[in-house]
Amino acid sequence: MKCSESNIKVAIGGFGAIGKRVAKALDDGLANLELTAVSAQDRVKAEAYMAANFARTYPILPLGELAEVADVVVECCPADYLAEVAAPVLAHGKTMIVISVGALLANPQLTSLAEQHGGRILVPSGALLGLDAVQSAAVGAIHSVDMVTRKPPHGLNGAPYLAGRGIDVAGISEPVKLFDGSASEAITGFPANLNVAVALGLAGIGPDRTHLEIWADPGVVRNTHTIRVKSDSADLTMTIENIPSEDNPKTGKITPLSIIATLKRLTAPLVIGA
Ligand SMILES: NC(=O)C1=CN([C@@H]2O[C@H](COP(=O)(O)OP(=O)(O)OC[C@H]3O[C@@H](n4cnc5c(N)ncnc54)[C@H](O)[C@@H]3O)[C@@H](O)[C@H]2O)C=CC1
Ligand SMILES: O=C([O-])CC(=O)C(=O)O
Repeated sequence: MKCSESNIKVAIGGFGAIGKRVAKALDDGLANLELTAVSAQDRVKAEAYMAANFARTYPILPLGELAEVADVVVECCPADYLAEVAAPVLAHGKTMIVISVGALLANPQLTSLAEQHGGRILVPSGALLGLDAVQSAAVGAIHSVDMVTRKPPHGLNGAPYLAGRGIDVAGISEPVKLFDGSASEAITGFPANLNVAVALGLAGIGPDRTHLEIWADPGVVRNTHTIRVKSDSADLTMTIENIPSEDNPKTGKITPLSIIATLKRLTAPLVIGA
């Protein structure tokens, strides 16, 4: 794509299902945005992937160095690394796009850093829907937010909540309710599976007051989230059924697309949504 001094420089922290898709969109060309670097755990694999799939290759830097080469850094790595990538970006007053949004709850210092230095944290809708309407309703009074999540049993593999309780959902033949509680409790037990519940909480009445049920359901092939909101301006009922991405079946295909849409909003002359 055309590079110029006025382009917004974008770096991507994490080169998995989400990072590769976002990088590909930037490599193909997004108006006034320029990819300057990526972070990857396996440099050799990442270089081979870029050589085979991209028009250009890009520098591969450690997470903590992305802030030096970008105005906007997109986090799409495991949640444990959020602070490593985000702190230098925010300390330089730059913009962080955060997809492991659940990890913001364990890292409140990041929001403080953004406040102190004029940085910004943008949280895309990710694998969820309706965050625009929930934020609008939250300007008035929201009475309740409830979400029911159904996932194919294999989509919950590796969740500490299951391992800690010795729960094995691999062979179930009927839906099983695994969790009933708040979004903030859920993210500690399902850190790679329920970022969406925290995003909903932050958009609305907070993760502590956002009620969530999680079901392992052998009858679904898509991660399915149904949200019900009651408020003094509107009642909302919304469902999303996410097609799993090929690279990581836990991650809905729409997730990187929501990041690309967020990047486009940075420079678009016409911006839709609250
Ligand atoms: N907000 C939302 O709606 C959603 C959020 N997510 C979250 O997004 C994040 C990324 O998801 P995916 O791309 O599907 O995961 P993934 O596992 O496919 O990719 C993560 C990549 O980060 C790399 N990585 C690990 N440690 C690293 C390090 N120290 N430096 C550089 N790279 C490193 C891994 O090698 C891997 O390639 C996860 O935290 C996931 O839970 C996923 C789906 C929806
Ligand atoms: O794809 C989904 O259903 C949601 C997800 O993984 C997450 O929130 O981390």
